[in-house]
Amino acid sequence: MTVKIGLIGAGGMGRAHVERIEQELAGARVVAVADLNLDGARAVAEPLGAKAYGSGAELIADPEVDAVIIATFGKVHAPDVIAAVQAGKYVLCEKPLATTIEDSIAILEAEQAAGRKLITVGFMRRFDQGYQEMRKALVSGDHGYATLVHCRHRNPSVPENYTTRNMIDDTAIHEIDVCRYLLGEEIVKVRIDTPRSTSHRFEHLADPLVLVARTESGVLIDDEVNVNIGFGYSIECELVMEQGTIRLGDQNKTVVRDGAGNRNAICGSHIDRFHDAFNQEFQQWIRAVERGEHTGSTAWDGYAATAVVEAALESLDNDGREVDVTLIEKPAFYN
Ligand SMILES: NC(=O)C1=CN([C@@H]2O[C@H](COP(=O)(O)OP(=O)(O)OC[C@H]3O[C@@H](n4cnc5c(N)ncnc54)[C@H](O)[C@@H]3O)[C@@H](O)[C@H]2O)C=CC1
Ligand SMILES: O=C1[C@@H](O)[C@H](O)[C@@H](O)[C@H](O)[C@H]1O
Repeated sequence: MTVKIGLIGAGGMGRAHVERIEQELAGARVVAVADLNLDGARAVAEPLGAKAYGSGAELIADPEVDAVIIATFGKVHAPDVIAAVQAGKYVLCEKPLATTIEDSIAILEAEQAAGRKLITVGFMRRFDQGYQEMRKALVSGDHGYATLVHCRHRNPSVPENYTTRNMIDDTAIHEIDVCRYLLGEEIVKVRIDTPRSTSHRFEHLADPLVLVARTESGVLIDDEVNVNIGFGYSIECELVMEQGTIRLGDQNKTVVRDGAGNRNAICGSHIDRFHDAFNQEFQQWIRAVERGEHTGSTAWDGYAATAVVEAALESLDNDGREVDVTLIEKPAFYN
């Protein structure tokens, strides 16, 4: 079977996902593209011989579309996710699942009403080999349990319309999810520390900042979010265990050794750094859709991440005071 995919949102990520489906992955083709900017949808659809729509609703209603990818802005994800689920279609929604608790809960309710897990959230780091090996090493128990997680999320630069809030809801949300994935538990408290800002930033940004979180069992997570670091796209993670540490490996597999020393190249963007993870995420999703099964992170993961983001934003608005993360009771559906 070839899974017939509809893409909503023909921007940077949407186009990158079309390219991987058409050129690198097996088992699917893109049959429809929707964007509020209809010309943008046409530009992506026409070379594929796909249909173009001006809204997600039209695309979801197209009977030829088996499954939906949503790559629009986070704050407009919810209506399309809910419509796809109500139409009984699998949906892979880019992070964040939603930007408010209310929207996230409406999504959880719609999926439970549909009676089966149809939603995957685009937390692609769960498919990165390095993070997967870290999790395996942690779960083995060989080094005892984790006490601390040190994370660094460094981007070369950001555009002027990117805000300090985006450092949390757009950027740190990846560590929020991947720490939940690694540790297998919820984050219960969070605060935002704001050190001296870099001069290499737009004036309105508090860059860098540090998100400090605590999990149910007391593991302390610190995440340095530093979005004008200049030299490249650099993601680091270290689990401090009772007896040893487990560290995410270097991004590149080749080391150059010469008169200048030992070095490896630094990636330039998330597309580059997580190329293999994105491909794994989408290939496994396509195979799962074929089998009629769910894969990857669930709508609950999307909701829990949004709840931590909301508490972190409250901390940011309140001089960095620690804020409790309050979750609804987890429905048995998501166990
Ligand atoms: N997993 C990752 O590492 C990354 C994920 N993302 C996520 O991907 C999503 C898209 O981001 P980008 O592609 O960078 O944004 P973008 O701005 O390049 O593209 C968004 C597109 O969605 C369209 N759009 C907006 N609202 C719409 C609606 N209601 N219906 C139909 N089309 C609509 C816009 O016209 C635009 O073409 C976001 O959720 C973002 O957080 C973005 C970058 C990396
Ligand atoms: O999701 C992403 C972007 O939206 C975000 O703006 C970047 O900071 C992240 O590194 C990238 O993975």
